[in-house]
Amino acid sequence: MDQSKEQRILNFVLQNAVRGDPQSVVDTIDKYCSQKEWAMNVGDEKGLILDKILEEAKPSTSLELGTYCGYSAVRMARLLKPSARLLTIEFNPKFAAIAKQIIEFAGVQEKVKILEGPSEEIIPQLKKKHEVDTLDFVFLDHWKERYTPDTILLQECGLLRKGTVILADNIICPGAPEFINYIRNNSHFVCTNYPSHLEYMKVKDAMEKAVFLG
Ligand SMILES: O=C(NCCCOCn1ccc2cnccc21)c1cc(-c2ccc(F)cc2)cc(O)c1O
Ligand SMILES: [Mg+2]
Repeated sequence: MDQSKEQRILNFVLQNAVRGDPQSVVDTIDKYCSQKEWAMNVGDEKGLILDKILEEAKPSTSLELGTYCGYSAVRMARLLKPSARLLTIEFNPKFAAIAKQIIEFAGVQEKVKILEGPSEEIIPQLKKKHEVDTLDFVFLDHWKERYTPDTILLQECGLLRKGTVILADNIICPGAPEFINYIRNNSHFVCTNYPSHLEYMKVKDAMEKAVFLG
C-alpha cells in the first residue's frame, strides 16, 4: 500500500529529529515541507507569530482545533509551563494517529491530549468529560467555515472567559471571510490582524487574534 504524505512526514521526523527535543521536531517538519512536500502545518513564519502570542498569553488550558500531524501542538507545547495543558481536536483518525506518534517522539505527550472527532461534538464535552473550566487560549486551524460556529459554540458552552485569546490561521488563504466579518463586528471581541504568508510559500496569508471581553 502506498505511503501517505503524512506517513512520509512522520518517517522523516523519526529518522532526522532528536527524540525528546520539540524544537528539532518543528525544524525537521519545516525542512521536509519546504524542501520535499508541501503540507498544511502553520509553518515557521506564522509559527513565530503563534509563539509570540502564546508566550504573551501564558495559558494554563489551551485548545487547538485541527491537529493534522501535530506540528502546531508540538510548537505550542514546547512553550507551555509544565503544569499547562493543550487539548487538540482532530477528526481524521489517520492524521490523529500520525500526530500522536510525533507528539510522543517530541516528548510533549504529558502536556498534550488529542481528542478524536468533530469539534461540534467534542466542544460540548470539554467541561464534564475533559475537566475543562475555561480556556485561556484557542488556536483555530480546522475547516475554515467552522471557525464562526465553533467560536459561538465555545461561548455557549461557557468555555470563554474575560481575556481568552483566540488565534485563527488562514485568514487570507484559504480564507475565512465570514469569520472575519463575524468577529470584527462583535463588540465582545477585540481583534488584531497579523499579515504573513502561507506556510512554505510566497502567497499572502494572515492570522487574526480575537480577545474575548466577557
Ligand atoms: O484546510 C486547512 N486546514 C483544515 C484541515 C481539515 O480540518 C478538519 N478538521 C480538523 C479538526 C476538525 C474538527 N472538527 C471538524 C473538522 C476538523 C488548511 C488548508 C490550507 C491550504 C492552503 C492553500 C492550499 F492551496 C491548500 C490548502 C492551509 C492551511 O494552513 C490549512 O489549515
Ligand atoms: Mg492552517
